[in-house]
Amino acid sequence: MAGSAEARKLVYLVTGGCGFLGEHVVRMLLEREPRLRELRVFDLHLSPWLEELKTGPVQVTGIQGDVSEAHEVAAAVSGAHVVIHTAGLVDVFGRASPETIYKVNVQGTQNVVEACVQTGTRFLVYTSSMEVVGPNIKGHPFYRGNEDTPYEAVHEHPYPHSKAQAERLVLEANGRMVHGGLPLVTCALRPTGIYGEGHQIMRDFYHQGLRLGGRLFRAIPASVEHGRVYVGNVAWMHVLVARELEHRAALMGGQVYFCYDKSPYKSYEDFNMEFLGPCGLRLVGTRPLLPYWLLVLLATLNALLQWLLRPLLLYAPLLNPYTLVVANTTFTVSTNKAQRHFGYEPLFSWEDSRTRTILWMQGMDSSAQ
Ligand SMILES: NC(=O)C1=CN([C@@H]2O[C@H](COP(=O)(O)OP(=O)(O)OC[C@H]3O[C@@H](n4cnc5c(N)ncnc54)[C@H](O)[C@@H]3O)[C@@H](O)[C@H]2O)C=CC1
Ligand SMILES: C[C@H](CCCC(C)(C)O)[C@H]1CC[C@H]2[C@@H]3[C@H](O)CC4=CC(=O)CC[C@]4(C)[C@H]3CC[C@]12C
Repeated sequence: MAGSAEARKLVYLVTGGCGFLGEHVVRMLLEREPRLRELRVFDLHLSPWLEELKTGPVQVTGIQGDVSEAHEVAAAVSGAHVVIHTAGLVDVFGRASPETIYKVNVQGTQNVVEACVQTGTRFLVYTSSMEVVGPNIKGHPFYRGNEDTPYEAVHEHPYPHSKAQAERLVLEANGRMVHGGLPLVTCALRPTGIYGEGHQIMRDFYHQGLRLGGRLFRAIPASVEHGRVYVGNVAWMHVLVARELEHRAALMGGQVYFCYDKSPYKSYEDFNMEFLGPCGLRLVGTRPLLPYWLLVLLATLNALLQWLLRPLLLYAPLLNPYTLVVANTTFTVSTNKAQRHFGYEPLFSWEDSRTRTILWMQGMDSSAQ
């Protein structure tokens, strides 16, 4: 979408703009935000593809920095009209220490909020997660719930705990006076499990399947539904929210929105097979091949091994007590709050989302294991 030079006046900052979701947000902004003049992409590691984006009408500025460093964040935020804060440490496998997760996810978010207040940036969109709600460690199902559905959110794992704390910081900051005397307007988006081009865990499952001779073995009952949403639609929601916060501040400020689209309700594994199947993999078993108690035992063993081996090496398998509960607990969303509040409709149909993800997977080098 082309915008005339006069209409281009806004400066956006996307933190974590080189990550899986961040890249889609960056590209979506360039395609669908005609008022954009400058797009700042802030990340710990800047990706080479940023260079290609620098030839268009929008000034794209890569900023290598760390959200947990307040002065780096303040320098990046200064002069931005809107901040989309997607940067985060996504780790449910024990790769990073809890301290590091809190430093990036909580302190980093606090730094973003304070930078907005100090420098006069009025609009802040935070990428939260379904994980701030659940699944909880008790395995309570959340079946087609919405933003108002009561649920006992109990967080013991550092990742969801940090996301919940960060989300609270962002929402509590709504209405604070920023430099210049106007109120800060914030809101949080809660994606369910995101999938699509660039999804690392999908890549991992694909390579695991290839190593196992084109097979994956069912571990989760097909009846357990897991919420999923296409990355392009999550990015589109961010773009729309960022745009509409200014016009609908009273309605949207301080609100949370689940990210949703028309992706079908399925188990985590059956959903993945929508893409892995056309890439030649097969899911073996109509029921889990191992009984649940054995998976719990294996998950516990993995956690123990991780702890024992930590001084020597990093052992971080996909299966641990937390991921087992998350994958084994129904958690699905059914809501139209985003449609009611800011006119969101998914940009990509389920068929498009599926095709795009399959094409990306088929284009991956299968030897790059
Ligand atoms: N992947 C998923 O299924 C879901 C992700 N989310 C949230 O979406 C956001 C993006 O997640 P993904 O794209 O999946 O993860 P990702 O790991 O691909 O992207 C995160 C980006 O943040 C950057 N980053 C990490 N630490 C940083 C730091 N200290 N300073 C600056 N940049 C830093 C990373 O370099 C990376 O580019 C996160 O906030 C995550 O909590 C929410 C729900 C589901
Ligand atoms: C890795 C898990 C699946 C493996 C299960 C096993 C070992 C039995 O085969 C993934 C199952 C559910 C995923 C999480 C979920 O989609 C919600 C998420 C939201 C986020 O904000 C970050 C990512 C994640 C925690 C996601 C991580 C992988 C799973 C636990």
